[in-house]
Order: sequence, then structure tokens, then C-alpha cells
Amino acid sequence: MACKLPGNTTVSGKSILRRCAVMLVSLLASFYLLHGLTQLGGSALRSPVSASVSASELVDASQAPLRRKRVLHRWVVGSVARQRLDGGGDAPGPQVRDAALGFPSASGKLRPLGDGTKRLPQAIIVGVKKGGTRALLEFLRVHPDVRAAGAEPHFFDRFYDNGLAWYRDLMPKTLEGQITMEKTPSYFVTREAPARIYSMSRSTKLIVVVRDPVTRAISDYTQTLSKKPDIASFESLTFKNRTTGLIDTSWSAIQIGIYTKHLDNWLQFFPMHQILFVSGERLISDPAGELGRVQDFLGLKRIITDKHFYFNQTKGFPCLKKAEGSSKPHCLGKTKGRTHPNIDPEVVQRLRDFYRPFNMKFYQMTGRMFGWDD
Ligand SMILES: Nc1ncnc2c1ncn2[C@@H]1O[C@H](COP(=O)(O)OS(=O)(=O)O)[C@@H](OP(=O)(O)O)[C@H]1O
Repeated sequence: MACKLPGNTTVSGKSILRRCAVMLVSLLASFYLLHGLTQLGGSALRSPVSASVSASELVDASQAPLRRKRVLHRWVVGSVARQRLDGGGDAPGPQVRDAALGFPSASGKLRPLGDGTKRLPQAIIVGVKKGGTRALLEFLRVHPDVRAAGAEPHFFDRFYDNGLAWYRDLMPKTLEGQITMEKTPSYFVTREAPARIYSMSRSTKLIVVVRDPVTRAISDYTQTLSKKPDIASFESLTFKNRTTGLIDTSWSAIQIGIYTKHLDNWLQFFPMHQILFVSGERLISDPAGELGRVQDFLGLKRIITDKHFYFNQTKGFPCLKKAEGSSKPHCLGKTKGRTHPNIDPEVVQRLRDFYRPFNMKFYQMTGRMFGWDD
């Protein structure tokens, strides 16, 4: 059979069939290619970040400023979880379900979404007054896995009757994996504090910032003097009887520095390994070194390093290059690092002699030489 095409071309039936078959095959091939491209583009659009973000990158991202990190983590883990929930036919396991609801901490753990929950502290800086407790807490707060109450709650000494719910309410909200902390230096010398903290949680980690008891006493006195300029001199308050040289151990400025006496009280309830002693002197001369020990003790990743500090010549103390939630340098306020009055060197020597045996016992108990008697 033959037919006439426009332009007087004569085409046979066989030839038409051949042409139609070729057209069909190329049409099918185009469809196949188009389908492949759509699949590729579709999955890339569904998970723009998740496909390229590894667990270690998530951990690294946590070291960026907290707010930015949280937004990023919500987005990243949210999309990972969504992808798994959408794509897989299986019911999601607990990890995926958690991921759908949250984001990981610096340690890679998953956290619930939202602003978090107020929790009782898992670690408390219990002392000592004028040891450097504020500096330690301010430095620790830089860690993304630490949240701390701003003011001193004084729950275990002054406000115990208000109950644990009241205490918890003073705490900042935390996400799973973050540690709640507070500092109240007077706990260390409060007789009831160890039993009370133990009854809240026997696993509470305790931190004590200790400082040379003589300079601590002078610092304590300097604070009182700033509030009551009319008080008696340090020298006269130190002695029960200046002629006999008998020290007045009932004066709180003196008594607080007999660390072994107070420590004995804590050891009735807590084992030594649950108490960390931070050197107040080293906190000034090597803040990153002391912070390293504290982070280890709290089971935290060592994120706070010497890169976080600079020595402020005017202040005469180490300061933070960036405070928590800020990009500005931050030194402690003017009530921290006061100029001390000059004390009669004979009185200072008498106090050194008084504290020496207590210090020696303290070094023995803690296994650390603090160097106050060198
Ligand atoms: N980085 C930094 N900046 C300023 N001050 C610092 C710092 N590190 C430790 N210190 C020392 O902290 C002392 C105050 O201790 P506390 O914060 O424990 O005092 S308080 O008990 O809360 O009142 C305070 O005591 P004074 O020098 O006697 O004022 C400081 O010596």
C-alpha cells in the first residue's frame, strides 16, 4: 500500500509504521528522564539541610551563640525528624519522636522544644563567702549547658520553710541535658544545709570556692565596712583580748575560714568525691584552668577555655570577652575586687599562725595544696 503526502511525496505503509515506532520510543525516553529529574529535585527540596548535616556538625553548631544555635537546631533536627516521619512507613522510635519535638544539646542529646522547664538545681555553689563564687557562676553561665539563678536564693539557710516548689520557681527554665545551678555562699557555714540539700537530692553536686582564710576575712570585713563605715577596726574585732592575742573565733569573718570545721558537717551527708573545691586564687590567675576542672566535675564538655577570658588591667581581674547572651566584654561589678584596707602586719601574722593547722588539715582532707601557707 502507498499514500500521497503533501508535496507529492509518496510514502509506503511500512515506512510510516517505522517512523511512528521511533517517535514513541523517544517520547517514552523523555518521560523517563523527566521523571528521574523530578525525583532528584523533589528530595533535595524536601531536606535542604538534613542531608548535609552530620552529628558532629550539630555538636559544633552548639558552640555558636546559644540563641542562634537553638534556632538552627530546631530547624535542622525538625527537618531531619520530619523527613523520617514522612518517608518511613514504620512507627517512629523514641529518638525520632524526640527529634520531632526537639533539638540536641551541646553534648548531642535531644532536647524538647519550647522554653523548657524549671528544675531543682543539680549542682550548687555552696561557698565560701568572698571566695569568688560570683566570678565562678558568671563564668560557668557561658556554657550552653548551664543555666543559673541570677540572685542568691538563700533557700537552705533563710527560706527553707517556703518549700521546694518555691525554690524551684526561682530557677531558670532549662532544656533536657542542661544543668540548673545556683550559688549561695552562706550554705557552707549553715549547720542544717547539708541535711536539707541531701533530702532534696542526695546526688546534688557541691562546689566550694575557697580562698586564703586571712584575705577572705579581710575581704569580708571590707564588705561590712562599705555598708557600715562606723564599725570597729579589723584589728580590734579579730581579738577577744589583744594583750593575750586570743583570737575571737565567734566573729563570723574569722569563723568562716576554719574550712575543716564546716567541711566535717558536709561529710556527714556527702562523700568527698561529690564536692569540688575550687581555688579562689587560681580562679583569678588561671580562670580557664579552674573552669576546666569544674566542667569535668559537672560532666560537661570543655567549652569554656582561655579563649573566653582577657585580663582587664583597670579592673585588675580576668573578665569575659563575651558575657552570656551578649557579644560585649564583661567584668564583674564594682563590689567585686574592692581595695582592702591596710591591716597591721602583726595581726595578719597572728591570723596566719592561727589558721595554719586548720589549713594543713584541709589540704589533707581535700588532697589539694592551696598554697596559703607557703
Ligand atoms: N574575675 C573576677 N572579678 C572580680 N572579682 C573576682 C574575680 N575572680 C575572683 N574574684 C574575687 O571574688 C571576690 C568576691 O567573692 P564572692 O563573689 O564569693 O563574694 S560574695 O560572697 O558573693 O559576696 C572578690 O573579693 P574582693 O577582692 O575582696 O572584693 C574578688 O577577689
